[in-house]
Amino acid sequence: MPDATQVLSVARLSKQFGHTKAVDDVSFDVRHNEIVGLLGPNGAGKTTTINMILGVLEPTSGRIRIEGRDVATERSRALACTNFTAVYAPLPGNLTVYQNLRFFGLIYGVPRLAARIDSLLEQFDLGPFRDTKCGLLSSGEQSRAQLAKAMLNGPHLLLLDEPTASLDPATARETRAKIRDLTRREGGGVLWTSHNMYEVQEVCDRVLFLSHGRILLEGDPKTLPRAHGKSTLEELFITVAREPLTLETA
Ligand SMILES: Nc1ncnc2c1ncn2[C@@H]1O[C@H](COP(=O)(O)OP(=O)(O)OP(=O)(O)O)[C@@H](O)[C@H]1O
Repeated sequence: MPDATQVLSVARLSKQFGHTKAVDDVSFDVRHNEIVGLLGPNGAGKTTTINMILGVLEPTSGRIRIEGRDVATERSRALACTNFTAVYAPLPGNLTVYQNLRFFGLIYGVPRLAARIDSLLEQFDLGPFRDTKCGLLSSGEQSRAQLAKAMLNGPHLLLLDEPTASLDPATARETRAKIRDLTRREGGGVLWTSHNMYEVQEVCDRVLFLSHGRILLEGDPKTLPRAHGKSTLEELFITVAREPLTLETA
């Protein structure tokens, strides 16, 4: 029976590309009202994991449930309450910000769409860019437009692949606060990847460290470093990335 507190449940998930095991027997969950950081060095398997959760990649084995619905067998119902942002999946550049939000809003069947778009344009300071083509926005403005699109359907599960990577420090801080706020207010769960350990410590309730497709560590980013004899999350991250076996056997 799925746990009602879990919005995402991943069980024994693996993905093999030829000889590469990109994701290797990974299990974890994300609860309502929780922001979980998915950390790991380049090539650790974070994006592959996210793409399997989004139903873009088919797992080699394992099961993914969103709100108790199996992504393999109840794909559209599972994904109706999900959304995501990723720099490698930009909004169509020949449509304006408004047209993009309207297009995706219609796809998601968002009720009272015009009012929802107005509210998101305001929340993400996109009013001045309403009629600007997305292809002409700066990378920071595009990130905000993507986040507005990701909030359209009031997702229960939000997958954010490096959502602040191209934002200046002030906008990144505001964006983190906004996402935290929306998560608390709307009660959804968030899976957040980032290479910025300061950000992770500030925003995540729990982190998972992936290395070579496997989860090596899991815990509260504020207490995890000390538990492993490190003073900062960054120091712990570097150790996990360089010497995963040391920690595995510690
Ligand atoms: N379509 C593919 N075909 C073959 N190998 C792939 C494919 N996609 C990913 N890989 C490999 O799977 C592994 C995990 O890649 P993935 O993109 O999930 O890592 P990541 O943790 O997101 O890395 P980064 O931090 O650099 O974005 C890497 O070794 C990568 O080369």
